[in-house]
Amino acid sequence: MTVNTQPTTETPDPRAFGLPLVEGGSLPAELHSLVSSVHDLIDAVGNTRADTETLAEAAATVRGLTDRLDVDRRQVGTMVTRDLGDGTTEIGTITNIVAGDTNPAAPRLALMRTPEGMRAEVTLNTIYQGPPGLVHGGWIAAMLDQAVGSVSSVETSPGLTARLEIDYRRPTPLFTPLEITSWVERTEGRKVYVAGRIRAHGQVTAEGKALMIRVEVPE
Ligand SMILES: CCCCCCCC(=O)SCCNC(=O)CCNC(=O)[C@H](O)C(C)(C)COP(=O)(O)OP(=O)(O)OC[C@H]1O[C@@H](n2cnc3c(N)ncnc32)[C@H](O)[C@@H]1OP(=O)(O)O
Repeated sequence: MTVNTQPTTETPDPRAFGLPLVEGGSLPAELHSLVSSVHDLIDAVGNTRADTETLAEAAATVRGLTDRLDVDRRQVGTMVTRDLGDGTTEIGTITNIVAGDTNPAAPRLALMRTPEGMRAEVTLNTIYQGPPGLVHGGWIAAMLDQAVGSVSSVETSPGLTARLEIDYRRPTPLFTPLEITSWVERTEGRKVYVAGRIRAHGQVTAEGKALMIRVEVPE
């Protein structure tokens, strides 16, 4: 079992580095609803066989919506707090491609803290398809990268992935609840050795090991 050695309060405040910080709880329900609707839209677009008239009309509608929304953009690097379910929070980029609250292309992996490390459940649709009916290997790596990066950040301090190794044990199916877990194996100074696993129907489909290098924060 991994022992939580450091509280998240030691995470540097991104505002000290000129990055805006948004409280996750302050994001309006209307934004969550829009993100969710666009997530469904991406899946619908990817799979539609609608006639050309409908396609042209949809493209014009979406273009109009894009113009309407694209008037006031967040700063690149905007960070958001996320509740980890045990009274602690983590901070990540708001459009993180795996876990970002406002990223409609993200599966919005909601990792929660456990006594062993972190855990999430997610079910992926065809947006994430590689081989027929299966999750793309790059997405498997991305989800494991997020899971190990997150546990390293929360249990030690934020860092970057220096090395990531994935073993694909079995095909990872779409439309199936996937359990993703991650934990810290050991730390050596700035080096944090982490690992993670994806299971479908209780069977391991992929395993990852990574080396995270903790970011040095200037005094
Ligand atoms: C909550 C948020 C979760 C986010 C999860 C998502 C995580 C990500 O996607 S991060 C993005 C992808 N990663 C990157 O872009 C990182 C790019 N790489 C870099 O910036 C640098 O190489 C970096 C920061 C990792 C290390 O550079 P630097 O700080 O100069 O450290 P450096 O001195 O080279 O290495 C430190 C130690 O790690 C070792 N090390 C570095 N890279 C490797 C490697 N690939 N393999 C093995 N060992 C390595 C070094 O040998 C050194 O060991 P020792 O201290 O024993 O001599």
